[in-house]
Amino acid sequence: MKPTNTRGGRNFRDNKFKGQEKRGKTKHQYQKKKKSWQLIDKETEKLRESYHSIDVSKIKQFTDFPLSKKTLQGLKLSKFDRPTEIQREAIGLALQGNDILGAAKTGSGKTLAFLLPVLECLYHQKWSPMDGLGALIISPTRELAYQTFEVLKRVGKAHDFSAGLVIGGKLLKEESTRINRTNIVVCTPGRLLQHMDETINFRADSLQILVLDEADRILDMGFAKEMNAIIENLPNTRQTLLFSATQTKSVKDLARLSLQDPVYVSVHENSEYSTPVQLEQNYIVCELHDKMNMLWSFIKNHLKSKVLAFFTSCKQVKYVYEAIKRLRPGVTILALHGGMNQLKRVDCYNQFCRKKNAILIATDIAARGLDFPAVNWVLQMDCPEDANTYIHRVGRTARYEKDGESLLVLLPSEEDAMVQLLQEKKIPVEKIRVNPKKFYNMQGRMESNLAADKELKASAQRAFIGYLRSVFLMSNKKVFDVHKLDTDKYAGSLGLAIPPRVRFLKREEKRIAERNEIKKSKVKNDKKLESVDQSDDLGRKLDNLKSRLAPGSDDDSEDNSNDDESESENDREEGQRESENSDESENSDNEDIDQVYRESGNKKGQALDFDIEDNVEDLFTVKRTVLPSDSDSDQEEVTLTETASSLNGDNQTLKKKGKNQTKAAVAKKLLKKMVKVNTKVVFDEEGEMVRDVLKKPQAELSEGEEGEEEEDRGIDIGKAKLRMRKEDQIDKQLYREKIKQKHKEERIKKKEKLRAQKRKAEPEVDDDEEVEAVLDVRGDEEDDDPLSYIPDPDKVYGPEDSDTEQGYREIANSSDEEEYSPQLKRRKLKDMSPSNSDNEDDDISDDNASVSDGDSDEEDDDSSNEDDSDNDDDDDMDTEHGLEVDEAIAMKLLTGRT
Ligand SMILES: Nc1ncnc2c1ncn2[C@@H]1O[C@H](COP(=O)(O)OP(=O)(O)OP(=O)(O)O)[C@@H](O)[C@H]1O
Repeated sequence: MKPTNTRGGRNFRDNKFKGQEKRGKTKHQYQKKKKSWQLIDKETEKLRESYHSIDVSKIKQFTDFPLSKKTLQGLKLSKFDRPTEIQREAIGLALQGNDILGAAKTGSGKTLAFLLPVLECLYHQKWSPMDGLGALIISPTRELAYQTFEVLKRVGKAHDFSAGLVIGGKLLKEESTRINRTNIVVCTPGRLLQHMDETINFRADSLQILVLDEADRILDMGFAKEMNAIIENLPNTRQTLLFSATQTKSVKDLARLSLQDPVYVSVHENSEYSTPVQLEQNYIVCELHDKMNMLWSFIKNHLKSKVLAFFTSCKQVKYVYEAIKRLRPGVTILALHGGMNQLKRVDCYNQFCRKKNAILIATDIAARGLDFPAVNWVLQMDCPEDANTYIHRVGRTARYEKDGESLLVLLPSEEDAMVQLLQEKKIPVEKIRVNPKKFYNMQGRMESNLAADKELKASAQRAFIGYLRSVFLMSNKKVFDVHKLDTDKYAGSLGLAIPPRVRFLKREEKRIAERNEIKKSKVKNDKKLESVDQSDDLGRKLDNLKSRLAPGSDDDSEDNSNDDESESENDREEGQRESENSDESENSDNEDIDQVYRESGNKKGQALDFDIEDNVEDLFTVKRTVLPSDSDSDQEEVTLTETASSLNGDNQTLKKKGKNQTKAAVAKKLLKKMVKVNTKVVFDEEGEMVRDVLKKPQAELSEGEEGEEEEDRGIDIGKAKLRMRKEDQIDKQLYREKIKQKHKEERIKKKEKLRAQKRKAEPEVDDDEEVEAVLDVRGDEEDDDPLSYIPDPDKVYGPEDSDTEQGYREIANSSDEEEYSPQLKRRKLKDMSPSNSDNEDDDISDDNASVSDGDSDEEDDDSSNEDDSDNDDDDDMDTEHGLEVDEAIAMKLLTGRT
């Protein structure tokens, strides 16, 4: 198997441009090729003869199938020896040329069941790059297409076909030059259709075999438009293979594909369960506001596992990923959703494949077909749309003879209906309870993270709306009822102190109610329609909307030409949830038409200030920051729009109902509410927070710089207090250490005195022994020193002068206010130093000088050298009183001085 650009390109050029002198060589090559074709003819003839005598019961190895040597070679290289059940059943039938509807449990090897017939089909036709497109494999997501392409490359390695991966997120132009020479195209529907529409030389009329992987998904409403258009471009004479763990049998769907007497191959139809037997499935019931804590507790209890956690919407995945990552759970966190660019998606996919322990937070784009190795757990944080989605999600674990576990998190309002759905689908799922001892609450931490990071807060708000909208849009209202959700508590659980306004809900409800009314009185409605036609303005708006809704409209083609990167294209292409944007926009547009009708009915002949664009926007855009008014004007609301949330921004559009507000007034309000403004957080490609290179981290700032920085962005009292408290702790530690040191020295001196007295009494004692004894005592003391972990004060503040100790005593007696002012303390210390100079910088340089001049006697005498417990100064200070008496005297002296 060769990528299109190399093999195909070379052959094409060889034939066209080679000079006269090379013709002989070309002829020779042709004869060689002819010979090999004759050999292939013989081989294929023999193989074809044995197709009709395939006995499935006798097939134990792949070699038992009448497969070409090249295919068997590829299988051997990929270490596939024995076919799985679906492969045994389906391959023979497909080789015989049947259309197949293949159904088998997740992870049972359906990919090879269609790839081998594809390779054999083209091999038997002696397909070459010059023949163009021979096989088309369509997958619902880019990741699945990528994965299938990788398997194809491995098992088709010995073949000479050209193959190409045609998915969004790559350069269309580059693909266009190669696609016409590609024999096997693995693609997603949106991108394929784009080539069919825009690539001039792309032809599919000689297609031999079409494969729809995850057929039910590809044929459902999400891809209906693309698939109908694609199928129109394909010849009817092709062979068609459809595979899925939840195979569609819908006659309507299959009629669109014009299948010819399809054979239904369902190897697990009669099995007791529709999910793998080695999969252990449980569910818990959990309140919506406990979900984040649930996830956190799960992660903390499964740090050594590979976990795939599903959420409903992209926005939730984005937020949960960011929020969890910042809490540093102690395991790799990854995210996969349709809003990511292609490179990141592939990178995330590969990373999760490689990792032994990791948590992948994903939308349903990871639900189907993906073969991540050795996933231990599938966690469904949000209830799946239906039982089929459940089957595909849990199918990411317990694949091909491996074990796995799954946990479904249900809300009390979802439990009964969902469990019933699962039972009907033969899914064995057991209810379990959370162990309260292992349930951790991290809401407070999330709240403080959100308070410190405006972007994270905005992300939480989007996640909040995203979830509610997805629940609202679910078709099964028995399971999903948005009105049963406690949205305030849910917002709190995401770390949001103020729940964002959910305006779309009210508006949608209103619209639905109004639409129902309209349906009731059909005659009245017709009159409204007439009046719509009469209104020029409305007519224009209607035309606009209609043209946007019409398939193949300008807007559509614009989307398509946008190199598959537009969100709606992404969303159509990805899993069910993520196709919502396009579906939603269609819905919303329909709603808008309804509303235009309604408005026209209500305000006959009047000019309407109803703005369609605005309305569409409103439904899908969350106003980021909604600040409730303060106590004196409870009825008023200040809304900062997304672009205007920064008080420094020039484009501020601060709105206040009633009267205009000055910036100062708004700023005051924000300060009152402790809202932090103007904090810019930049993230790198990996999603890591990047420190502003121009700003030093707090620890590196000198006093002056710190002040400057605070001046720049206003005083952050909270931070300042925290910093002061930290410094105060260091001061206290240093003081304690000094006292400890003093006590130690006191004890040593006492012991020495005792020994000296003993020596006088017993002069024959050996001197060496005495020194040893002293050393022993000191060694023990040092080992037991409980403060040995305390940082070297010289490293924290720089070396201190000899009066430091006195300074600390004074600080110990100072007022509370002084206690919280380490800078003040330090200044006092310096003032009290005999070597004090007016210039602080001089002090610093003096200190440095004494450090560098390590050999000087002066330094030896320096009492700040704390390692030197035997220094002379201390001896001088010995008053021969007890320590407590000494301290009392010192205190008296100090108090007298101040
Ligand atoms: N004959 C085989 N021998 C050994 N391993 C196999 C064989 N066939 C498939 N596998 C392995 O089984 C795993 C699942 O295969 P595959 O992805 O084709 O399953 P699937 O049925 O398509 O699953 P899903 O329904 O989730 O898409 C893969 O890791 C694949 O390498």
